[in-house]
Amino acid sequence: MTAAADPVSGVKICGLTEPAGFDACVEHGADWVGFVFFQRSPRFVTPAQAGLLSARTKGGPGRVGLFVQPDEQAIADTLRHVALDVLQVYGVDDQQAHAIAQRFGLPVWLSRPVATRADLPVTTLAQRVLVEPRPPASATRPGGNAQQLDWALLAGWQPDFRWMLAGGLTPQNVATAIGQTGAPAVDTSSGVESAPGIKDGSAIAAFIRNARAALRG
Ligand SMILES: O=C(O)c1ccccc1N[C@@H]1O[C@H](COP(=O)(O)O)[C@@H](O)[C@H]1O
Repeated sequence: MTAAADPVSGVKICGLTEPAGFDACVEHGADWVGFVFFQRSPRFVTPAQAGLLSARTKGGPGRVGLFVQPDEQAIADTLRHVALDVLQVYGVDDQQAHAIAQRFGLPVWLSRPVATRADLPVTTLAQRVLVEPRPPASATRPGGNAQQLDWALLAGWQPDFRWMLAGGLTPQNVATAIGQTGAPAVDTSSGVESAPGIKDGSAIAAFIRNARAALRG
């Protein structure tokens, strides 16, 4: 992926598992689609399944692979089945994110769980920071929980690195979220589903439409 293909601003739909959802993202012009390589997620896909989905079209959205506490071998094995443009990582620190980007020559988006304003990063070695709510201790996964961040925590936060807002975003609230936080890019998963792991094409269309209008501001 070139710098131009990893734009500062855009809309990501995460957790694609089936052709109809993937095709809706292509049709409605998502900037990125995400594949979840985390087995404890209802959106888990194998690398081979992601490869088949991705092959449904040439070009289109950037392909983002989501990994939780990955070792480099797992990423390398995945890349044998599906060409990813971005690696989205959870449970690693800034130095590890940097090492992964160097090893694979791909942009790395680093998830930073936020519960208080003190959790907002001031620097990063990653190519982008994903600002998400800190999940409750009882959660079985670090994201994809339809949990909304307290957007007021981000008031006046203007980092000099790329970032993206995620967590509980829906077609109904995404414009307000962008307006309140100034997010240049947004990501959703649960908010455009008809059931866990199954995307709703009309919700995807509405999310992208509403997010784009707000990003244009
Ligand atoms: O979607 C998942 O199942 C998932 C699993 C493990 C880590 C992250 C996951 N999803 C990411 O979480 C955020 C917010 O999701 P939601 O909109 O609140 O459902 C998003 O970045 C997904 O990419």
